[in-house]
Amino acid sequence: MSETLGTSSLSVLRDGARAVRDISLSVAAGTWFGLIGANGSGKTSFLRAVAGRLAVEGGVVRIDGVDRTADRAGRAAAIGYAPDAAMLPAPLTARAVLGIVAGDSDRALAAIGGIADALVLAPLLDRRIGACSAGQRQRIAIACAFAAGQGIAILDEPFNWLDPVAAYDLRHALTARVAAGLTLVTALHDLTTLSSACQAGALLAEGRVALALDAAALADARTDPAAFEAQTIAHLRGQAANVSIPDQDR
Ligand SMILES: Nc1ncnc2c1ncn2[C@@H]1O[C@H](COP(=O)(O)OP(=O)(O)OP(=O)(O)O)[C@@H](O)[C@H]1O
Repeated sequence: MSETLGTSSLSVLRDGARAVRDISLSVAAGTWFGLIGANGSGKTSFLRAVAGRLAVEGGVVRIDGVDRTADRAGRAAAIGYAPDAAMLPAPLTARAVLGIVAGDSDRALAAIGGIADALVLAPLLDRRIGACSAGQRQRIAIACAFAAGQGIAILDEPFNWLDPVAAYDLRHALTARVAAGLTLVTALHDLTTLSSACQAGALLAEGRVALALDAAALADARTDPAAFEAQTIAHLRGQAANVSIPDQDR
């Protein structure tokens, strides 16, 4: 399967400290790639840098096989990205925000399509974001990633704050969108979604890929979810026990 999104030796600084170190990943076209890892392991920093929302320190970001590292604005335009729900502008309505993202709110809603139903977006559209709950803001933030209709979307922990029905419906809507050709990358803290919905993934630790999860590994995980959970938790505990930040990376 051809690569849609890829990185080679990507590194990212946060406040002068190296948060992402030498990450090389390849995401195949029309697949869902899941990133897991401990809090602070670099998932958000990696995803934001790939999506052009954060500067890259070194390495390469490719889209459709083309080196787009120097074209941060181009990456931001090519990749749908859900903003931090807490940073959505409180005085605006969801409809206004989606209109800003896509240039036109009707076009935005057409592009979001069935994902709007999973998010039960309609009752939120004309409410001030400042009057929405945390989960409702999260629904609006996720919708933003689809409003401009890109073929690549990056979602950072999309299931945070969602109630069980919304999480279930969103997982199915994302799976359907991937089956229709979307290339999706998400950070996840939920091993069930990783094993049941993703075609590939990786476990990050201290800003590096500690474990690559290919299609065969995730197929095994689906066969024996309890064993996958036990192995992954053990891996994460092992990584957490080994955490150290060398002075030269500060
Ligand atoms: N705004 C920031 N300013 C400075 N350092 C930051 C900032 N955000 C994150 N970091 C640092 O970058 C490193 C990676 O953090 P990052 O947010 O990428 O991790 P994460 O894996 O997404 O964590 P979580 O699971 O908690 O969301 C951490 O050491 C963190 O302290």
